[in-house]
Amino acid sequence: MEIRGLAYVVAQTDNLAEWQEYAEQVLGMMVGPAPEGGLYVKMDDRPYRMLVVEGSERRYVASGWELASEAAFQAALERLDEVGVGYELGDEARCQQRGFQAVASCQDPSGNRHELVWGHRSDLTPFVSPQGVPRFLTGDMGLGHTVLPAPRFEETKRFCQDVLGFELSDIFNFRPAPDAEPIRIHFMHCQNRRHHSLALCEFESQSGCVHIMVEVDSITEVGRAYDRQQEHGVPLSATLGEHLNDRMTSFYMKTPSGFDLEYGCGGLQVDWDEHSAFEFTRVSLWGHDFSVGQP
Ligand SMILES: Cc1ccc(O)c(O)c1CC[C@@H]1C(=O)CC[C@]2(C)C(=O)CC[C@@H]12
Ligand SMILES: [Fe+2]
Repeated sequence: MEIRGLAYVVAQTDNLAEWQEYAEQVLGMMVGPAPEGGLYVKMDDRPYRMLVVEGSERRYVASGWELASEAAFQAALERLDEVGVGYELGDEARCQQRGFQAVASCQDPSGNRHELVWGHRSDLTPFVSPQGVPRFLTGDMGLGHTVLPAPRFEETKRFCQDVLGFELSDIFNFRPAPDAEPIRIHFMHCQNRRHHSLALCEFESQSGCVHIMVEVDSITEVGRAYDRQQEHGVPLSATLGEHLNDRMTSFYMKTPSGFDLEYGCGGLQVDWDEHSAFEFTRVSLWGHDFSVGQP
């Protein structure tokens, strides 16, 4: 499958006004109404990169993966048929809300919802941040990355690689304590230079997502976002730090949908012909104290 990048994510909340304030005041993104209800959260010249819909539970709903063409989309559906994975084609209202020519929705073996889409619709309204964020790094690299729970790790990893076509970037065997059983976290890329667009974690997550990551173009903007997080009393999940594998300098905070958001800069842009997958043994070169987010 020729996935070009993470086109969008869908989140759910029982309080859209709270998400709007978080997106505008803390993330520095633009917010407007979505067709068929919900909020479009805009971070580049596309109409939206995060869709927030209303519902009783606060949770992550789906990841939107972009195929380059109608032919690539059809080939993707044929692949799903071939391996016997069921999917649902979006109706007119769904395509309208997602803003794509076609949407096919399926689930991986851990129950994460993946939407395959092609042909986004855009009037190229420029991104003008309410907080003066110059830009988010999106474009060919997609909106950022998403880290999903995969308690059925083996099958889910196989699904993401053999069906969705992701390739392994590198591996981390996380040990919560020195003598604890390692928890697998596998980082995967698709057809762009972002180090990973998807990572799978071998544990459950109440909200349906471990975190999503968005990237800005300077440490100044990460620092300014950190100030806004402090000012608005948003719960911090990890302190500032620099990851070993993708060299992202970032901090983590809660979103109103219960999963975390990593706000970073400086992520590697990889030439995959030059890359060799490896296992790394430390979360970060410095910082990223996740204990601040523990109850
Ligand atoms: C290890 C790593 C490298 C690059 C990333 O962009 C990235 O998000 C991570 C993984 C962070 C990972 C997490 O998100 C959930 C909490 C985890 C499992 C930890 O407690 C340590 C590593 C954490
Ligand atoms: Fe991350």
